[in-house]
Amino acid sequence: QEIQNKAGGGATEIQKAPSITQDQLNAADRQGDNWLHTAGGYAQQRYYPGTQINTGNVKKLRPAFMFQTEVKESMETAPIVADGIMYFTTSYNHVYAIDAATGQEFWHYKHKMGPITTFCCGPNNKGVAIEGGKLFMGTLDAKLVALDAKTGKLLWETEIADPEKGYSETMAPTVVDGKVLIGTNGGEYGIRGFVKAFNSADGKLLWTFYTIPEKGHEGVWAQNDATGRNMKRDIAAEKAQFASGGGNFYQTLGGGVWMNPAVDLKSRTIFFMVGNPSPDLYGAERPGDNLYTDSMVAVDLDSGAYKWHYQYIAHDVWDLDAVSPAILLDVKDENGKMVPAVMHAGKTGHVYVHDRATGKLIRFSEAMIPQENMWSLPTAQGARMLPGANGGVEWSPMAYSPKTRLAYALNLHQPMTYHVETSKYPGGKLWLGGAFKVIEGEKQWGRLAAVNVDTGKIAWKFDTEQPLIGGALATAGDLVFYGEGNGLFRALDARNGKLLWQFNCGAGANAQPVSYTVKGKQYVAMGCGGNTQLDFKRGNTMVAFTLD
Ligand SMILES: O=C(O)c1cc(C(=O)O)c2c(n1)C(=O)C(=O)c1cc(C(=O)O)[nH]c1-2
Ligand SMILES: [Ca+2]
Repeated sequence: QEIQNKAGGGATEIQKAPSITQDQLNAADRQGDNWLHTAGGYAQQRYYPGTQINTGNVKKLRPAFMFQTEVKESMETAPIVADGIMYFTTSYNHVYAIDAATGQEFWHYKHKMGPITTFCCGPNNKGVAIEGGKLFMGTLDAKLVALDAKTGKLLWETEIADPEKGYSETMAPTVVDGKVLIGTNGGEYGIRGFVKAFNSADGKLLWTFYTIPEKGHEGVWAQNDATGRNMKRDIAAEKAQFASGGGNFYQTLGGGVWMNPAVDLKSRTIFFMVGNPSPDLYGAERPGDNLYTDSMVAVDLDSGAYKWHYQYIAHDVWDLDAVSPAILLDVKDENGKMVPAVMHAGKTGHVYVHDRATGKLIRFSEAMIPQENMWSLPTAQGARMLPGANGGVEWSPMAYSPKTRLAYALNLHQPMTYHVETSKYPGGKLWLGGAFKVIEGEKQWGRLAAVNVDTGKIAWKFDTEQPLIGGALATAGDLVFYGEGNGLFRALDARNGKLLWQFNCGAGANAQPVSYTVKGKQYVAMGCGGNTQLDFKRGNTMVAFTLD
């Protein structure tokens, strides 16, 4: 471990460390000073309740500071802000603590990376969690580290899983009631996915929920997807194969969980998305529904016990992870009654709204982007199907405004062909069982879709030149902030999608915007470092904006 303190000439220390209580974490999304969770609150709405920056004055938004990190690589981080201090991460697990109003650096932590890191889509990290005076981060070599928020010193470190077997961390953890919750990526490496809870005091493991049950992962042999379309499975052949070989491949069936869970404190339930089965495109040796891959899953916060699951795509052979994080909200059900719900935006291009207690699908939205040839099975030569393997909606967290009752989803349109090849488990190495390939010469583009959560109808669309990847932020000032790969960071009118403001950050604005207030002034911050998966221009800057 290495601590650096080189704040432009003189060392500046944090005078008073934040000491964030559980009450503050519980109420984080109802106050405007701090931004304490990467997704704003346990409901993960990415909704900022302050109105100082609004549709009337957003055109006067100007940079307050631009902070440049040492790491010029893909940036997906969602900063958190506690008592005027911003904490954020970069690729390769650096953490920075800076003054959230001035950009002055306090400290810089570099994780001492082990020799083995496996990650499919860039050396990314999506941020830290805070509790008391401690920060928590997952690393590319599958460790969980706890840092002192005042000094950046390492307090403890524990292994989440074996990196040699393809386990790795790109997600931010979530902390609640002394438990650090974290899943794993590795759906492209033949892992067995999980969510684990660690004691925030000492890093001891409290419970593990495996996303692949040892028995029963063959499921109900679903013929249709969540929207009722036939997935062209040869179920008789799958059943015969299951009968002869058994289901003993659960250890390598994938099902990563690589974005934060939502937490319902009342029912003490967490809701998370489970990614694709392994190998991605070659399904012949993993007969069955491959539960709980491509699903939303609800488990008990205190014990990790299973409550329910809902699978969108059984026996996926297109790498269509369920990943964009679950959001808690209330919606009108089929009878017009307001009920507690949980929603997810799929790589399929639909927003799915569920009953929070049972998982029952209340509705799914209109398709937000073009769909074609669903569900064409991959072939050796390549079968065209839209959306491509990045979505629809990638990991990109939606924002939801309880004022407009719209969910804001960043979509990609990336025509691809899906190719399959026979492939044996390579032991912790990349294991796709084929390839998905962008079709040369076909136009790619992006779309921010605003979906009415009570009807599933698209209220408005805002189309962009490039496919969209990164987070959205909605505010009570009726603004939606999001970024593009060309560097444009933009604010739209949340009610109608009108473009109100933009700033070119000079590198891909593909991280996750946040908002906060220091000394009475509201800021909006966005990491601009591009994206590896879509090869958007790399940079190394955290930009914060405020009104003059
Ligand atoms: O199944 C997995 O475990 C997993 C992990 C990740 C990741 O952690 O970056 C991605 C994917 N899958 C994936 O399918 C994908 O399209 C993707 C894009 C990105 C990115 O950072 O932009 N990560 C990932
Ligand atoms: Ca995946």
